[in-house]
Amino acid sequence: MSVLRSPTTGPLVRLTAVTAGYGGRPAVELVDLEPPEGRLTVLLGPNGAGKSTLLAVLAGILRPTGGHLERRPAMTTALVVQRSAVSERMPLTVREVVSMGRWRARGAVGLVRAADRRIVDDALDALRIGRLARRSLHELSGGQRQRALVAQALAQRADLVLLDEPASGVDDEAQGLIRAAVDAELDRGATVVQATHDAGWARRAEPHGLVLRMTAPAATRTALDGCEGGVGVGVGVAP
Ligand SMILES: Nc1ncnc2c1ncn2[C@@H]1O[C@H](COP(=O)(O)OP(=O)(O)OP(=O)(O)O)[C@@H](O)[C@H]1O
Repeated sequence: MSVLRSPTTGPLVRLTAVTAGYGGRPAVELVDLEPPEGRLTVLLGPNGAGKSTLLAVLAGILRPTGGHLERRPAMTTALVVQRSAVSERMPLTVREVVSMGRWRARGAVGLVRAADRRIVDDALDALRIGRLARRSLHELSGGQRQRALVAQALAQRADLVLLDEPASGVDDEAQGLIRAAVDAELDRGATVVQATHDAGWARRAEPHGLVLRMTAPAATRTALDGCEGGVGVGVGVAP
C-alpha cells in the first residue's frame, strides 16, 4: 500500500482500490472513494460491513494493506467514534471533553484563548449540553455522552469530519440536534462522512453528496453504479 501526499489542489482525501482489515483479514476490499468536498458522504451498511474500518482509514489511523490513500497535506480531521468505543469512566467533565477539540489548534499545553472558549461554548450550545458542562462524563446517559462527543468534533472546526453512527440510540431531540450540527458543518464548508445503518441519512446526502452502500462480509468488490443527481451508489463488498 502507499500513502500519497497530494498537492493543495488535490482531493481532500481519496481512496483508490483500498483494502484494509485486521490481522491479515480484510474488512474492506478494493474500495474507491473520494468524498465530495463540502458535501455529505454516507457510508450505509449493516453491522460488520466495514464502515468503521473505512472511517479509520479516512482518518489516517488505520493503514491500508493495499491500494492508495491520498490526504491533502495539513488538512485537519475530526473523528467521532461509536459511543461504545469510548470509556464512560473517563474522569473528565463535559467541558473538558469538548475543550479537547481545541487541543490541535492551540497545542495541548497552549493558552486557552477567549476564541477557544467561545468555540467550546458554541459547541456545547449546539448540542444543548451547556447545563451539563461541569458534570463528569460517567454521570451522563448514553445519549448525553454522544452529544458531548459530537460537540467535541464541532469544536475542532476540522476540514474533514468523520462520524460513526452519531445518531444511533439517541432520542428524537438529540437526533435533530445532530442533524443540525451536520448541516452547520457543511455550511461551514467541512466535508462530512457519516457511517450509519439508517437509510434516512442516505436521503439527506442527496442530491449533491455521495452514498456508499456496503454489504457484509467484505470479500470482493461489486460494481460501482453511478446514479442521477450526483449521488454515487456503490462500492460494495459482496459475500
Ligand atoms: N479491532 C478489530 N480487530 C479485528 N477485527 C475487527 C476489528 N474491528 C472490526 N473488525 C472486523 O472487521 C469487520 C468490519 O467491522 P467494522 O466495525 O468496520 O464494521 P461496521 O460496518 O462499522 O459495523 P457496525 O455497524 O457493527 O459498527 C467485522 O467483521 C469486524 O469483526
